[in-house]
Amino acid sequence: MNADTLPDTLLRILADKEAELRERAAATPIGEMERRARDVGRPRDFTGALCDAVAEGRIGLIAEIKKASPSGGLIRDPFDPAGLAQAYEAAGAACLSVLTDAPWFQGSPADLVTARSSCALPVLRKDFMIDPYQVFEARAMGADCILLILAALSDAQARELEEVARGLDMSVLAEVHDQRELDRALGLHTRLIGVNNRNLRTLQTDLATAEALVPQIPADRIPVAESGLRTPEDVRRMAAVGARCILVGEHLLRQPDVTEAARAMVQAG
Ligand SMILES: O=P(O)(O)OC[C@@H](O)[C@@H](O)c1c[nH]c2ccccc12
Repeated sequence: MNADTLPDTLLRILADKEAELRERAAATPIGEMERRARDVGRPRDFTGALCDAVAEGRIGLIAEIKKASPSGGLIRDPFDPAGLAQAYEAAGAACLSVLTDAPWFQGSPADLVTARSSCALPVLRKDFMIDPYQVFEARAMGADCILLILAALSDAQARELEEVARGLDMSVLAEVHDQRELDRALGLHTRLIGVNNRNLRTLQTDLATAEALVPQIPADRIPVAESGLRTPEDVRRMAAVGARCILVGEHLLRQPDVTEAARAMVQAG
């Protein structure tokens, strides 16, 4: 990627990721991490769970578990990944997304392990993937899907990371912000194309981003509208342009009754 054109926050996050990666790989070499990834059992079907929800006429909700974020500050305290996983499952969410990044989102691999073992839902490791090591690490901690942020990756990197995930039978969510990134994402195998409504430079969300890009996604792919969704009306706006799968975090996490809030979104479509 051309570092000159990357938004500042993303650049700083990626620099921290490089350092974290070096540290982790020194503690557990990649060969050992790959062995753990292959030993952990079969992943849950993340893409299938979204397809099933949509086929049954529901919204395919990927419900997010995160304690904090650069744009939202501290979002939920006390933070209980097991309780949240169960609340989301009870609400009819199709999948979970769990932040594992520590410096910027106060997440950890332990949050993913705890959340996944507390429910039967497939889980996305929400982190900044730049190296195959992290894909093995994701599977070893139980993740069923990884996120590829096209803005942070070259085409060669994205292809390499996708190949590793496919070799482990994991799903891949390719995330885009504009037409150029969408065109690049369509060069990948994955059917899951996430359109992030959050502008990486301003950190503001605008549902118009998904409204413009989702109609450009071919019918053999599965569009996922990400970020900034707060109301059932927002969900209907996304469904109206063709995104019946959504990724929602902050709004749900700020509610006292998480199950009730998540159910309202699942049933909005
Ligand atoms: O909390 P929100 O606005 O509902 O957004 C959820 C999710 O889309 C957001 O957390 C996200 C989308 N892409 C990311 C990449 C990295 C970290 C976080 C994200």
